[in-house]
Amino acid sequence: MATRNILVLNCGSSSLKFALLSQAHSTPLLAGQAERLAGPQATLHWWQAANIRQRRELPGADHRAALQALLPLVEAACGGGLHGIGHRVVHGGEQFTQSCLIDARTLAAIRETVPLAPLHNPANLLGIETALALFPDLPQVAVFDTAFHQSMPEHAYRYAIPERFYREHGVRRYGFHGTSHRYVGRRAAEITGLSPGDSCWLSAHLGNGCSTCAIVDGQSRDTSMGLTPLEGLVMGTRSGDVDPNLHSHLARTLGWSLTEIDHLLNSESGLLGLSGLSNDMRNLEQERARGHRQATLAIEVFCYRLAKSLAALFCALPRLDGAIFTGGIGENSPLVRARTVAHMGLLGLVVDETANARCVGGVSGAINAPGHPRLLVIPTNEEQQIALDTLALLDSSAS
Ligand SMILES: Nc1ncnc2c1ncn2[C@@H]1O[C@H](COP(=O)(O)OP(=O)(O)O)[C@@H](O)[C@H]1O
Ligand SMILES: CC(=O)OP(=O)(O)O
Ligand SMILES: [Mg+2]
Repeated sequence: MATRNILVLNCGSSSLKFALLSQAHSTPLLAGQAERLAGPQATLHWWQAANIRQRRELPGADHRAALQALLPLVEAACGGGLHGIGHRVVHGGEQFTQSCLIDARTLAAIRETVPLAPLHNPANLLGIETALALFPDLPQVAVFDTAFHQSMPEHAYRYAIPERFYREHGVRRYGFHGTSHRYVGRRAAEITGLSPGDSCWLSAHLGNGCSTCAIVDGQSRDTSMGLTPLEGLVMGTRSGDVDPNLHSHLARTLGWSLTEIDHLLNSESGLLGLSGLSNDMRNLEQERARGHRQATLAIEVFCYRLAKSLAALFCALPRLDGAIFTGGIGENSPLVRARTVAHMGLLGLVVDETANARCVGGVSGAINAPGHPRLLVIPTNEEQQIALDTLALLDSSAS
C-alpha cells in the first residue's frame, strides 16, 4: 500500500496545533502552531523535517483563516497527498470508549458533551467543522482524551454525591490526557520487553496540564483528573485539588462570582499562582537557582502533590512494573523527577542521579537506581498516536 499522510489537528480556544505525519517518516513532515488566534497578534509558527523554524504574522486570523494559511504548507510538504485528518477532542463523555470516524452522529455527540468541557470542546468542534468545510472529501477521525479512561472501575470514577447527579447530569470522573497515557504505556512495554497486555504502569503526564494514570494490562484503572481537567495535580495555571468549599468561601467572604472563581482556579493558580512569576517550569527552575523563595515553593508543592498522587494510584495496581515520566516537564526536568521520587522512598522508588541527568531533550531511558523499581522517561507523542488511530480507522472503514 502507498505511504499515507495524516494531518493531526489540536484546536484550543486561541490556538491550533498541527502536525503532518507520514507512514514513511518517524518525524513529522511539518509541525507547528497558530496562536493568539482572533487577536491582533495572531501568528503561525511552523517547522519542517530540517527543523528550520519559520513564522508568519496573521493579524486578526481566526481558526479558519489559520487553517487556510496552513493549506499551501501542507500541500508543499506532502506533495498534495493527504489521506486523512485526525482531531484531538478533549471530552468524549461516556459515549466514546475509542477513537471514531467523524460523521453527523459523532458531531452531535461531541456537541452534547460541551457542557462538560466548556473550555475545550467548543474549540475542538470549531477545528473539526473548519476542517470538514475545507476538506469535505477527506475522512476525519476524532481521538478523545477521555476514551482511554472509560475502562476505570465504577469505584474509581464515581464521586461520593447522590446518584442522580451521575445518572441525570453525567457528573463523574472522566480523566484526560488518555492519548498520551496510552501511548507511553505501550512504549514502556515495548522498551522493557514486557507484554502491553500483561504489564502495570504508573504514568505522569506533566505538560501545561498534568495528570497521573494507573495502567493495568493496557487499560486505565484510575487517573488524577476528574469531571474536568482541573482536578488532581498542580499544573501550569490550574490549582488541581482544592477543598470544594473554597468556592462557597470565596463567594461568601469576597462576593466572587462563579466566573471569577473559575478563572482563578483555571488560569491564575498552579505554578503561576504559587510563584507569582510564571506558569513555565523552565523559568521557575532558573529563579529557584537564584534563590527565589516562591519559585522554590511552587516546585516543591508541584513535586509533593505529584508524589502523593502517584502513591495513591498504587491502590489501583496489582504490582508495579515501572513509573513513567512524560510531557514537557516529565521529559526535561531531572529536578522535578528527583524531588518527586524523593518523597516516595518508603515505596522503594529511588532515582539514579547520572541516569536522571541524561534523560532530557527527547532522550528516553531508565532513571532508577539499580535494584529499585523501574522509573522511565518516555517522550510522549500524542500526534503520532492520533495519526495511528486515524490510519487504523481508515483501514477498517475500507475493509
Ligand atoms: N528543559 C526543561 N526543563 C524544565 N521544564 C521544561 C523544559 N522544557 C519544557 N519544560 C516545561 O514543559 C511544560 C510544557 O510542556 P508541554 O508538554 O510542551 O505542554 P503542552 O501541554 O502545552 O503540550 C512547561 O512548563 C515547560 O516549562
Ligand atoms: C485536558 C488537558 O489538560 O489538556 P492540556 O494539557 O492540553 O491543557
Ligand atoms: Mg505537548
